[in-house]
Amino acid sequence: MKIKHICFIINPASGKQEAILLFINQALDGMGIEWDVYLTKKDKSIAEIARELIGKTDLVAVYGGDGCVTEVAAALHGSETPLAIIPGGTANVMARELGIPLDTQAALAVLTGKDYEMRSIDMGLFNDQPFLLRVNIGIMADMVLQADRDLKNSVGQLAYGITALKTLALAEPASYRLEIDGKAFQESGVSLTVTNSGHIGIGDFALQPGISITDGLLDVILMKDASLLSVLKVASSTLLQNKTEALVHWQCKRIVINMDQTHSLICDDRKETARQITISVVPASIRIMVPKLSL
Ligand SMILES: Nc1ncnc2c1ncn2[C@@H]1O[C@H](COP(=O)(O)OP(=O)(O)OP(=O)(O)O)[C@@H](O)[C@H]1O
Repeated sequence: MKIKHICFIINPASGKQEAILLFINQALDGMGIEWDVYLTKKDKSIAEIARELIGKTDLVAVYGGDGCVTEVAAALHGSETPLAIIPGGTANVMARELGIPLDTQAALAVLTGKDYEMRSIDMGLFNDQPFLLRVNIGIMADMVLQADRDLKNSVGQLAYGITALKTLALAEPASYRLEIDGKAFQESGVSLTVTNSGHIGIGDFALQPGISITDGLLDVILMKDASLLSVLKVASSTLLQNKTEALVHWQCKRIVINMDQTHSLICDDRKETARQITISVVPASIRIMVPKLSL
């Protein structure tokens, strides 16, 4: 399908500082593509605007970090209106996952070129709310919760490393009653992640090998303890992309998590609190524009 109209949703405060409107204007000049721009606002959801765009444009293109991308994806979930990602954030996990160029002008060139395809990507439901990337409980959630905007603006991705060191030092295991595709498990751990996407936003590294955003499955990863040895094992398995006994890894379509008390957690970029959660996968529930052969 020829793209004739694009709606850009731009976070003017995201990680990169560059002349995005100039880049868009240059990329689309003479291409016969009409375009409109919507700006995000601090602490205000863009979901309603994104939902109103369904069926009214050929493509919704988000320039921002994973916070904006996941919010717009959740709004478009289940529709035929495709999403494009122009990575403008700090970690850009989703762009890395999908092989979308991290350079802004190169990502815009995907929109205007011929070498793209619309890939159908899985999403998850967290207690019926759609999410794109993952749900984190425990130290991974604390790390994201503490890496605030000011820290990310001043030191970029190092913000996550700094807060990781702080949260590891304070890590206490929690107990989890899990029901994974109907099978019961009693576990304890310092971090529980239910993920749709493998990438962690650092280079091309994935959390664990074998995680796919198009396999119709969620990956559940439990880190049992935060001892120095376990942390080193996890770091080395991420670097070498092999399995480690420091992590327990399941794949499933649905998981119910029961906790002894209410916990803070992160679902994509949203902060939540919960004691019982049901998470399920919705296979092929959003179409994303990607460079050909990127998955
Ligand atoms: N106009 C704005 N001014 C200030 N902050 C904004 C504005 N629009 C959105 N935000 C804030 O930006 C955050 C989302 O940022 P986004 O995910 O795009 O980038 P990021 O944080 O750099 O990326 P990453 O998640 O990859 O680290 C939200 O906290 C939102 O409130």
